[in-house]
Amino acid sequence: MGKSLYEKVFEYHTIKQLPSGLYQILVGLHLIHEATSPQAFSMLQERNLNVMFPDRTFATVDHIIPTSGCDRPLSDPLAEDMLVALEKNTAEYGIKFFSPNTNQQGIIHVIAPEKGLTQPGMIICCGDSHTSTHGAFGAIALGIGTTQIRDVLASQTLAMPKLKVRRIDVNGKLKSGVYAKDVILHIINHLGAKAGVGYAYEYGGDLIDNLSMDERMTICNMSIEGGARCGYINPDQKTYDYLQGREFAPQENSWKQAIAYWESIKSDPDTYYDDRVMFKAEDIEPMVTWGISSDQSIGINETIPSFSQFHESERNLIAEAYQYMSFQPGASIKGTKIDVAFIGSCSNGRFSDLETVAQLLIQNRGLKVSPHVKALIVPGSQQVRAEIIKHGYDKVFQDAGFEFRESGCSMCVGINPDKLIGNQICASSSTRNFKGRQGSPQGRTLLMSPVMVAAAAIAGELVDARNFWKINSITPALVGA
Ligand SMILES: CC(C)[C@H](C(=O)O)[C@@H](O)C(=O)O
Ligand code: SF4
Repeated sequence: MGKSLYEKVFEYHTIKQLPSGLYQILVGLHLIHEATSPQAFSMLQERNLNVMFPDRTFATVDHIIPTSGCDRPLSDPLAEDMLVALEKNTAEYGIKFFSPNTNQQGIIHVIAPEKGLTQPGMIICCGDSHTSTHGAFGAIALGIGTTQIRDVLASQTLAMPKLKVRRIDVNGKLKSGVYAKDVILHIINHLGAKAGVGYAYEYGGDLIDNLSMDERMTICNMSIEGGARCGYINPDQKTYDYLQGREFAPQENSWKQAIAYWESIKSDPDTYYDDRVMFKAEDIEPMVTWGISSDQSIGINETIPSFSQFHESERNLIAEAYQYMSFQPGASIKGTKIDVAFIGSCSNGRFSDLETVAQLLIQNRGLKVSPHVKALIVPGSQQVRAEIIKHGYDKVFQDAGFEFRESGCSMCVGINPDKLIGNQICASSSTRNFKGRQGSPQGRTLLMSPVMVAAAAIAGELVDARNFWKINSITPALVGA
């Protein structure tokens, strides 16, 4: 029996099995941000420990940063403290910090691939659950907690159990107007938000092979929302083409050697998987979450599911979801009035996501954000922002009534000034629809693709984006091309 990429990479990086039964794993790349690292550094200092490999550790500020400009001190004193701590810690230990002044800042999961830091066959860690994004490159990318950040800073190693591997195949062609975000929401809806516990998800099949790197990142990004510890896609020529020439990617002399390693860690054709599931791309519709968990989603033309459709064990959460969202079972999701529209996040804040929306707005010139909707477009990094401006798309967004902001996590998470108010409903391209996620304890989040968010922003309510744009020549193949 052959081995999966997960098994090979895990074995290459295992130092030893610990008495606890866990394995001590060597970490190749450690990413840090302001929200989860300050306490880890304090723990390091209490023990008088040093950072073992500062040149394998990279930092940015993303969660707390205001997207209307970064005047210091930040108006929120807690946010300012976090930023000061990150500045101090990175300076003291000699860690590279992509601060807003460098024009290289952004959401950590957007900038690391952009800079070629994320590479196949690596163990990548970050004190952030959406670290799974980096799996798109064939890396084993793990979100870790604060004590583990301390461990990785001090020893460049991590203690973890060996995971099972579930192979998820998606074959066929997506219908026009269906995107990577819909694919992953569909997968999570079918398998459940907790189905991945104890698993690494390996995505494959011809649909996945045909996706761009940006789209693959959207898929892997949400693995954690399906309960998986990480998600990955075997590297291929597309992966190598994306990486070649990027600042931290292997350069000329070592490039060939790197490719040989990357090819060697791919899952073998006769790999044994602990579980296998298959999906047909043609079955996937533009998806919208209607509840408070990532698996509570439906196709845009479907109705809110009734109580009886769920297993008894799920019914408490379902009742809670109806109540929190004020949705009635049997009601149509289409036509739901929205107050806010948010396009961005590490799930869908990359250049191709924003470009797709810009292209639709250009083709459908004259359409404007509905007067009762506040609509934000937030690039995932300063580099994405610069690219958007270079193409003149910032003007396109602004002319259509969208606010085009500075990069950051923004409204994906309510710990910066971009927050919902009261029980506002937000059409959002972000990662989570938990209660209170977007900064208001009663705020309501409906997750969907950026194209669906843009259509909702203009219509003022949820629509099937496929029939909304008068001219729609954007096909999934163009996204990220
Ligand atoms: C703040 C951080 C720890 C958190 C995470 O772990 O994912 C955030 O990024 C999120 O998306 O909820
Ligand atoms: S964009 Fe959202 S999901 Fe991604 S790291 Fe920031 S808060 Fe977490």
